[in-house]
Amino acid sequence: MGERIAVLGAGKMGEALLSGMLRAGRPATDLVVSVRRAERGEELRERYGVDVLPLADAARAATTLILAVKPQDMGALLDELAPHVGADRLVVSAAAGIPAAAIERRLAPGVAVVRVMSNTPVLVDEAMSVLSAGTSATAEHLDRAEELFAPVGRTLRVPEAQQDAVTALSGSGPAYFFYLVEAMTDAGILLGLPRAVAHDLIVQTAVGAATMLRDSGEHPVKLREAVMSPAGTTISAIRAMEDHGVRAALLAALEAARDRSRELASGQG
Ligand SMILES: NC(=O)C1=CN([C@@H]2O[C@H](COP(=O)(O)OP(=O)(O)OC[C@H]3O[C@@H](n4cnc5c(N)ncnc54)[C@H](O)[C@@H]3O)[C@@H](O)[C@H]2O)C=CC1
Ligand SMILES: O=C(O)[C@@H]1CCC=N1
Repeated sequence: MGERIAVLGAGKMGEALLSGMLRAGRPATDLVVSVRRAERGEELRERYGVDVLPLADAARAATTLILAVKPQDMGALLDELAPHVGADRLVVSAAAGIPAAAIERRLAPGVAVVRVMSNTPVLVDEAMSVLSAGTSATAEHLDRAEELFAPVGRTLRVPEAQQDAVTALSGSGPAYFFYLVEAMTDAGILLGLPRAVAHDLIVQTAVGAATMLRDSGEHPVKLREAVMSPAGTTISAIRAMEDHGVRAALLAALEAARDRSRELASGQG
């Protein structure tokens, strides 16, 4: 059997991965999807030309299974899936919080599990996808899992113990930047700019700053220092941020996200 990939659960992440694999040149005939609602299945079949199959059939048809359901739905998915997953399958979990061992326990002994934390920039081929091997996954399994994510952005391997922190940083990270853009656009309104102008200024500034961060190789402090003139505007803003505890708020926020990822380990709540 050639490499056929099943995406089990095709919501935001599942569909983003599916579209990314197709953009990367994988033929639609190599991809299978399983969803809960028939209309959603029809939509995906029409949009991408992929096969939409019941869970058991998808699991039997594919060599690699990508689990892209919410952590809270993972238990039910694995219960339904387990009888159809042979020991030769590679299972790639995209779920936050769920340890690879929790998935291994519910599947046949020896099934290879790789845990991946990606993020929504999959949609624009700028994802950060971070992989960890479960106990039965070999280097070859990690390579295979990495090949799925490499075309849609950067990949990195970490020990699984770091995955809750990774989830807090890069998994949830896009939302923090969107939130900042929203808040800075509001600030533009406060300063009297039309919303559309404020939005465009902030988005282009975010793109410019992100590109400098990625391409210059400079430390962010150096980049910030180059913006801050003595007794100028920027240091006035930075002092206000320090007064309002923005740095402390970020430390607390990411700690909260990490803790929530740990709580999701049980797949409940
Ligand atoms: N949205 C994000 O930014 C990120 C999400 N993740 C993880 O990806 C996973 C999916 O998240 P989203 O796509 O945001 O959620 P979502 O709610 O958009 O998608 C989940 C999909 O799974 C389907 N589903 C549930 N049980 C199913 C079953 N038994 N069989 C078939 N389909 C089933 C649901 O109908 C839904 O369409 C989660 O575990 C989340 O932690 C990871 C990184 C980023
Ligand atoms: O908010 C969440 O739980 C998921 C995991 C990382 C990003 N979104």
